Amino acid sequence: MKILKFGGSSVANQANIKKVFEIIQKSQSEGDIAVVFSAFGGVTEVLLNSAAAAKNGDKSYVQDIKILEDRHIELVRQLFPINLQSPVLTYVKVRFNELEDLFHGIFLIKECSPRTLDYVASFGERLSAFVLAEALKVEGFNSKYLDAREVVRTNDRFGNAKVDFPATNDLILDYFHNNSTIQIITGFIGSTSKGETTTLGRSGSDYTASIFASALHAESLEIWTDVSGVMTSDPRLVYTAFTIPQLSYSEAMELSHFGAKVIFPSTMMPAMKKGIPIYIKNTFEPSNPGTLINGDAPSGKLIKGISSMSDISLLNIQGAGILDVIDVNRRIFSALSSVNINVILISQASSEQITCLAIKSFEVTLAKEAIEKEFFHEIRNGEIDVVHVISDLAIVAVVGENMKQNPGASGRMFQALGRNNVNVYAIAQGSSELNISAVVSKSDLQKALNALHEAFFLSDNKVLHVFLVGVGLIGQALIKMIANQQQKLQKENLLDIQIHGIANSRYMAFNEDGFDLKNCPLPEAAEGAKEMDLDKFISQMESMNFSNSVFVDCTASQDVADFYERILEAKVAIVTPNKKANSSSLEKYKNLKKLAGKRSVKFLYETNVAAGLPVINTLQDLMLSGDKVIKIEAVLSGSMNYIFSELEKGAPFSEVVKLAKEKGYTEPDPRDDLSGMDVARKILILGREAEQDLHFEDISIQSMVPEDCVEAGSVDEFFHKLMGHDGEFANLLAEAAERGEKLRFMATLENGKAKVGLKSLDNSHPFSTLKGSDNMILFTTERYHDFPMIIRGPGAGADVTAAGVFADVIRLGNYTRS
Ligand SMILES: NC(=O)C1=CN([C@@H]2O[C@H](COP(=O)(O)OP(=O)(O)OC[C@H]3O[C@@H](n4cnc5c(N)ncnc54)[C@H](OP(=O)(O)O)[C@@H]3O)[C@@H](O)[C@H]2O)C=CC1
Ligand SMILES: N[C@@H](CC=O)C(=O)O
Repeated sequence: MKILKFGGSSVANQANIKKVFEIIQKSQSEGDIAVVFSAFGGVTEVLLNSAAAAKNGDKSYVQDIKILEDRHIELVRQLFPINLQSPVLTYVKVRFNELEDLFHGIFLIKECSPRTLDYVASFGERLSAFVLAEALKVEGFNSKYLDAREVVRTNDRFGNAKVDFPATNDLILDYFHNNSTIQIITGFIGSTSKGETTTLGRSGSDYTASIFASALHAESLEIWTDVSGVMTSDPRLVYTAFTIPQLSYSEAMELSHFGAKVIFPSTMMPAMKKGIPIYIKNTFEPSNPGTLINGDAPSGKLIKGISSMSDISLLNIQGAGILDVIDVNRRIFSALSSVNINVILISQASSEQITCLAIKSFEVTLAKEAIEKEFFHEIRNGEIDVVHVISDLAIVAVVGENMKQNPGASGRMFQALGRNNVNVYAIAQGSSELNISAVVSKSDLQKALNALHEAFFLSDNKVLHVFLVGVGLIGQALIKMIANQQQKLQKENLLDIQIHGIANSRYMAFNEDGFDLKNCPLPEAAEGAKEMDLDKFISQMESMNFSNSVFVDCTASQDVADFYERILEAKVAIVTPNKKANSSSLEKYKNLKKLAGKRSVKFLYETNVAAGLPVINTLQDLMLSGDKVIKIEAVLSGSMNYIFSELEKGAPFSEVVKLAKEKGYTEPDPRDDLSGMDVARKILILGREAEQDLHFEDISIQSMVPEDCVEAGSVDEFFHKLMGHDGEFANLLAEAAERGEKLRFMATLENGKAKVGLKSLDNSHPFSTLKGSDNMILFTTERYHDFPMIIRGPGAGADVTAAGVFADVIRLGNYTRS
């Protein structure tokens, strides 16, 4: 015998009921079955609300009950051929007449006792089970309606009645003896020995099914619902959650205690005591195996699931004199029990000076009052401080039998939370090692769940959540690159890069699920685009609160760089080609590095110097391995090298500068390049990376921007004015050529002093061979003393720069793997 139970959503309408009948058909062809039904979806709620309305003298119940009656009548019309409708319609009408009288009585006396309320609620299951039993007959099943009140015997604790198992088991066995029909049983209800109707509390229909499974020694119990089993975490908060194939009874109970709503712990008890396997299956996807709950805990992952509970408050009872107070914990618990408050989690320091309790937030005021009343004298004498409340919290719990005797679970849990900047307020783990719970801020709940889910289930698989400011040349090239590589990275590198925020100087837009990168809009064209406000952009990024968030700055803006401290403080990594932060004050440069270290978050800027060439990483490796930089000589500007090498072909200076801009080599304002400022920033950054305390003032800079061009109000005006100087630059070039030399814009750093400017170089000089946007960096160090280390290649342009930024982002994926 198998017991099948279908919840309200499974029988909410005719289409769903059709699916339920197909499942019953299949199960029945495999062996004996009995079926438990809940009320049609939403019916119990209407009944209870209507009773409350009637009690309050609100006549709206009349209309609501009429709608309910019409819904039942309509279902009968849909399920039965016209000639077979009459007896079923009569049953329905009689029940609603009774209900009408009942509600009228409640309305008149303005009273509705728990006993009456149970009777009212019972109509839901009585109607659904009767109609469905009759409808199954029409479909050719040998079905029979069973009002569970006949066999489920309970005490008279109305609303949450306790089952008298010996009596109930006898009655069920007796009823089923020699009964070959398919029993269609009302869930949720029972009756006292005096024949009063009772209900079995929360998830009562599951409980009914479990009671019958136990009494009949069923081979299995199937709970059919609208989800495919118990998930590894709440799928509304963790998009990567998946169905757990198998759980032990204890694991299922722990998970459901902390919020997995699929099954309610106490309903499992009768089946569990008999070792009956419970399947959680999806009515709307019957082929999905769902979750099997039984006595086994197969080995595999360290944990089975992560559940959570929000709207939690902590009550801290502490005080220097608490050790002298006798019987503290018993008194706390009896004070709370006297006001019916359930403690969800308790944590006590071994010093015994603090006891910390987690309870539902709506009960916190009452709980505080009860405890303060209990310890009135101790508080007055200063032995106990005033009870301290922390609100707006949530609990996350990792659950799994494999944690027993298996070190590492708590380490992995708290490492994942810490790495994602999730503060933990309290911790609890029982000696059963089945559950480790942590109390966190409610605003961190989603991030905490995702971080834990990734750490325990997807530790080979990482999601990086990118927020991109600056969608110009480099930003757009980066989006395209990520879009082209997204699938490959997911598949082969188990790295999923999603962009959730995009902005330029004018607009910003967000997408919780991540933008479709193949068709990623510009910020101004994105759905829900808003006027750009950096502070709000960062606040939104913080409030989306993803684990592994990355802020990518593809602007050249100082304003954006000024937010880096706040971003790192929020434990969001930064990747940027923008040189402004690292080339500002030495103090800021050092502080950013320190902050990143302190918050264990990465700040990566390989593209600050020579675009995608591996310059910064190489220099950092040299320094980490104990080398010392003696001298740096370099061509660090792709645009300047392009300009002076192209000039050799005879084109006018202003035209070549324009071409350099069109090719994407220059800064947004090319004067940043021509003035030597961009190169100065780069040599400054290299000096600092070489552990030299270099300031901007230590650099002598030769500018190539003619005086009148400095004043130009716009880039267009600058180009216009620059044409007037083409002759001067042609002369410079001709003079160098006469000497058999070439012009290159160079930077050198030696003895703590840097120089940036135009040099006329012998044709045999390595820099004279540079073409196009090439950069070349020569590091003379203690180890590379006789022959310098040389890095050479294109040092500007959209693709090489975006690729460098992309590589930093990918690097982050590797750093964040646990
Ligand atoms: N080009 C190259 O070869 C290399 C460039 N880099 C660096 O890359 C960065 C980007 O360069 P590039 O893409 O060429 O520049 P672009 O001018 O093409 O793009 C800059 C982007 O930043 C946006 N922006 C500017 N100020 C702000 C602000 N305050 N808030 C938000 N967004 C802002 C702009 O918005 P809007 O469109 O509204 O103005 C635009 O979207 C620069 O720091 C540059 O030095 C580094 C190495 C090589
Ligand atoms: N404008 C820069 C590009 C990157 O920093 C250059 O010309 O090298």
